[in-house]
Amino acid sequence: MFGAIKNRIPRDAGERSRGATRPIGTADIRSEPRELRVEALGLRKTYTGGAREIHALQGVDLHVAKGEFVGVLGPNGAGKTTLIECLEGIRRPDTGEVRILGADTSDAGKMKKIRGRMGIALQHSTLPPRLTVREILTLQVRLYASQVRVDRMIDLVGIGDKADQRIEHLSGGQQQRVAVAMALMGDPELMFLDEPTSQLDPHARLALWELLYTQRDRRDASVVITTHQMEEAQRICDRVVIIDHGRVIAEGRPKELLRQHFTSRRMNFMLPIAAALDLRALNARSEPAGNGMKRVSLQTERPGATLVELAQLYGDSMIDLSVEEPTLEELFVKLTGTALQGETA
Ligand SMILES: Nc1ncnc2c1ncn2[C@@H]1O[C@H](COP(=O)(O)OP(=O)(O)OP(=O)(O)O)[C@@H](O)[C@H]1O
Repeated sequence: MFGAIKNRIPRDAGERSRGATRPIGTADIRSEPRELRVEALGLRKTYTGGAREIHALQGVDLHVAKGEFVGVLGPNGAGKTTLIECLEGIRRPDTGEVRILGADTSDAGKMKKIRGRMGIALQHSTLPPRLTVREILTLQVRLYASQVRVDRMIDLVGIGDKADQRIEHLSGGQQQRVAVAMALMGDPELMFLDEPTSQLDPHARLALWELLYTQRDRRDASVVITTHQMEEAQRICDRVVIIDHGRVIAEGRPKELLRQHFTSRRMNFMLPIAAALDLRALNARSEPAGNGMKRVSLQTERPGATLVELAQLYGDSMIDLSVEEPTLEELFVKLTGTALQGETA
């Protein structure tokens, strides 16, 4: 696991967000009072050379403010890696502009100047297999002329016992931690992390988010991550940008997005089989649940009022009441008609 860090992750990070939900646009950028660390407009990228052209990005706009934690979500092949690589400046879009930390990513001179202020963890680890963890991070410290201590960082990412192991002898998850450590070595103001938790166990994931929150709080760092893990993003990101087939299909704070798209809530509870129930009036369905009980499920636009009504009708006999909150996963299905697990064609 990552080093011991106090658990501070809020149940819904969007609650304490400094992020906004308005869509990007040139006018918005100009009138935006907060410092923008990432400004991308009209990004298009088409891969050619194979049997067919692949339109990986089809006009994506994205902005990230100082201190904001933004999650780029979408299914396999949606264009997340292409997008984050364009934002990092390591891939050129066919059209569109990207500015990070005020530098145009097509300007090599300006990019060189800001390199030390950003940290990148690529999706597919390209770490030199024969170097040890300590050697790689020491190299990184020199490159960034950083004050961060190598041993402390190795401990923070929870691989203190692997410091003198070669990369080739580490598991996928351990290599992922080294990649994150490399991104943090320069004490960055802006971090790009492509699927940083895909090979981590739940405990290590939590510790990684803690580490990123610490960096955010200490440096007002902005963080851009890509992930398939909608549930995780819902909890940890100030703002999510959901992409599909190279287009942004939804953007905003998780809670606000869900509020906008889902006006009703599902309520579930159990009643004795014998209890009279007007299914149509309640917009409910029921099924036997064993032990003389039936499971009732209903959809309501007014959960508070419905709860009062139910308490009046069945107060004595109703048990196991729960109200389901909608999820980003459900939002994705609603917007695209497909489950997130499916590949983008
Ligand atoms: N170098 C490349 N050459 C040709 N096609 C590519 C290249 N890189 C990506 N693609 C294609 O572009 C599309 C978007 O790929 P990308 O890796 O950006 O998606 P992704 O959302 O990051 O997917 P995943 O979640 O699987 O990592 C996919 O159809 C992919 O096959």
